[in-house]
Amino acid sequence: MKTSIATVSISGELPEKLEAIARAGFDGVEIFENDFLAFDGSPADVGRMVRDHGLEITLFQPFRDFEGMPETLRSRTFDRAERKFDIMQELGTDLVLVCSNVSPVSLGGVDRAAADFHELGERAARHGLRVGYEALAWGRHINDHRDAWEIVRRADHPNIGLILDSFHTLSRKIDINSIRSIPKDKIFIVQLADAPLIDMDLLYWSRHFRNMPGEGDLPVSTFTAAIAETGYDGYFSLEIFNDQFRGGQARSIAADGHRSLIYLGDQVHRGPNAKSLTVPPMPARAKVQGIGFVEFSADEKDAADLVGILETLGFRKVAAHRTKKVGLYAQGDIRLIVNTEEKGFANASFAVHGTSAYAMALVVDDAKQALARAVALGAERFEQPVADGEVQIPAIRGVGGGLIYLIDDGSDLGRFSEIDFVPIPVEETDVASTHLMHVDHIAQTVAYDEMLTWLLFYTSIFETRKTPMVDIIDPSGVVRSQVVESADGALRITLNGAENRRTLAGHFIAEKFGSGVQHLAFHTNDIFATSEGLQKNGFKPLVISPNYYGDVEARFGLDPDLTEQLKAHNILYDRDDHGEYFQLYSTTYGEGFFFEIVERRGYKGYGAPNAIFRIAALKKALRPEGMPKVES
Ligand SMILES: O=C(O)c1ccc(O)c(O)c1
Ligand SMILES: [Mg+2]
Repeated sequence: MKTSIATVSISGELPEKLEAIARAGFDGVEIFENDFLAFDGSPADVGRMVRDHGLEITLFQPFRDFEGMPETLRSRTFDRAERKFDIMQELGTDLVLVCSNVSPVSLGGVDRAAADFHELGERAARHGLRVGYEALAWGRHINDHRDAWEIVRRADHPNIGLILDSFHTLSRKIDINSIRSIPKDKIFIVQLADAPLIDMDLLYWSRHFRNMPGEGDLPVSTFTAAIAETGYDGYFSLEIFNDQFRGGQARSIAADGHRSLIYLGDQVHRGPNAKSLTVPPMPARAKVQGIGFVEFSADEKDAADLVGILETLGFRKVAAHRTKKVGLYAQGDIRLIVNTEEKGFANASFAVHGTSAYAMALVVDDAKQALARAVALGAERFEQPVADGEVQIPAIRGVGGGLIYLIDDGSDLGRFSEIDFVPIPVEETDVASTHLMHVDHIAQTVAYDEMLTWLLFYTSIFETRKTPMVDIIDPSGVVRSQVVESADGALRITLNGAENRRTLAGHFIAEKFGSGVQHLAFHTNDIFATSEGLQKNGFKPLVISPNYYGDVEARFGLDPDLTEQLKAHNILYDRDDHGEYFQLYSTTYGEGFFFEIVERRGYKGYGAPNAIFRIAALKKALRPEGMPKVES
C-alpha cells in the first residue's frame, strides 16, 4: 500500500499542510480544489512545492455535478472539465475525482451517465489523464458504489475508473462483499475515513465528523480487507472532513493519520487473503500482562508529603536505588517509585509539571518487540544514560510527554528492580494492612483535542480495545471519557478529555502545564476491610454527600444495612449486567491528583454514573476552607 492524505484533512495554509504531510511520512497528497484556489501561486508552483517535499499528487478533487446533466448544461459541464484538465497538467497529476451529481436538475439513468463518462474518458485520454468516479452517500441518483461501478463498467473506457470511499459505503451499510468482485485495475484509488456512530444526516455527518481509521466506530478494516482481496495494492488516501482537525495542530493530525494507515494496513495484512497488500513489517500488537510500576517525580519536600499519603494507603518502602535518589514502595502486586533526583528526565518533568506520575511501566511478553512496534507506528523512543551495570529499559514517550517503560519477564528488564535497587529489610511497622492488590486503572487527563491521538496510540501499539465515549458531567462543564482496555483487564486506562479549564480535569491540565495521570485506582477484594485499614493509618477519604446514599439505595434497591455501611465508609456504588462496583477516593493531592480504591465483583465498567458526585466532592475539597468559590 502507498499512503496519501487529502489536504482538506489538515489545518493551516497549503504550505503548512504539505510540510506536515511530508513530515508525517506520507507518499502522496490529494489536492483539494479550495486549498489550491486559496493559494496565490500557480498550479505549477503548487506541483513543484509538493514534489520538493518528496510527495506525489495522488489526485485533484472534487469535480462536481458532472454526469446526467440535461442537454443545455451538458456542454458547459464538459467545458468545465477541460479547464480542470489544464490545471491538472500544470499541477502534475493524472487523476481527477468526480463525485456523483447532487444537482436537482441532473437526470438519472445508468446508460446516460455511462455515455457521459465514456465521452469524458475520450477527452481525458487526449491529455493523458484519468477520471475516477465516486458515489457520494447523498448523490441525487447515484449514492451506492455498486451503481457507480455499473456506470464505470458500462462507460467501458480505460481512462475511466472507480473511486471507493469507506465513508460513503459504510455510512450506508452497503454490503462490503460487493467490492470483492471489482477488478483491481478499475479501482483508481481508495479513500479512507472512519467516523463515530452518530445518528444524523449523512452529508452533515460526513462533512464534520469523519476521523482517522481506528478512531471511530465504522468497520474500516473490513472494508479495506475487501479491497485488499481484489489484489489492489495502490494508494490508500485519507479524506477526513473534521471540524476539530481543521482547527488542530497540522503536524499531530498528520502524524495520527499516518499512524492510522500503517496500523490499518498491518491489521488487514494479518487477516486472511490480503497478503498481496505490501505493509511495513512489524511485530503484532503487544499483549500487556500488567502494570510493572508507576513512577512519580517530585522534589524532597513534595516527596515527603506523597510518601506520607502512600503510607496511609498501606505502602511500604521496600528498596532504594543503588545510585539515585529513588525509592520503591510496594503492596500486593503494586509498585510505586518516587524519584527525587535533581537531574535527568524525571527532574526535568518535575520542573515543568510539578509532582506527577510521569512514567509507567507496562509488562509485556517481549519488551524489545513491543518497542519495535511502537517505533514502527511513529512513537518516539526515549533513552537516557544509565550507570554501568544498570538496566536500560526500553521506553517511549506517552501522554503529556511522560514515559511508558516496556518490561518483560523474559530478560533482565523484568528484574530491573533487583539489579538497580537494594532491598530494604522488612521492619516491624505500625502501618495497618489495606489489602491493595494491583493497579485497576490509570486515569489520564488530556486536552479534549488530544483524545483521539492517545486512543489511537494505545490501541495500535497494545492489544487493547476502546469503549464508547461517555460524557461525564462536571459542575463546570462536560468531560469526555473513553477507556482503553485489554480483554482480560490487565491494562485499563481511562482517558478524560477536558474542554475547559474550569472542570476538575481542565484545572488539572492548566495547573500541571499539560496532560498527565490524574488518578491511580488500586484494586482490593474487600473494600470494607481496606477502608478500616485506611482509617487506622489516618487516610483521609473523600467525603461524599449524604444525599447520594438515599438515591443509590432507591435506584438499586439496596439493603439499608449496606447503604449505611457505604455511607459510613464514603464508598460509592454502581452495578452493571456483570456485577457490582465499589469505589473509595482520597482527597486531592496538589493540583487535583488523587487515588481511588475499587472492588469489582464482576463489574466491567468504571463507575461513570458516580463521576458527577465524585467530581463535586473533589472540587469542594480543592477549595480552601471557607473561601468563596472563585470560578463559576
Ligand atoms: O462532501 C463532499 O462533497 C465530498 C467531496 C468529495 C469526496 O471525495 C467526498 O468523499 C465528499
Ligand atoms: Mg471521498
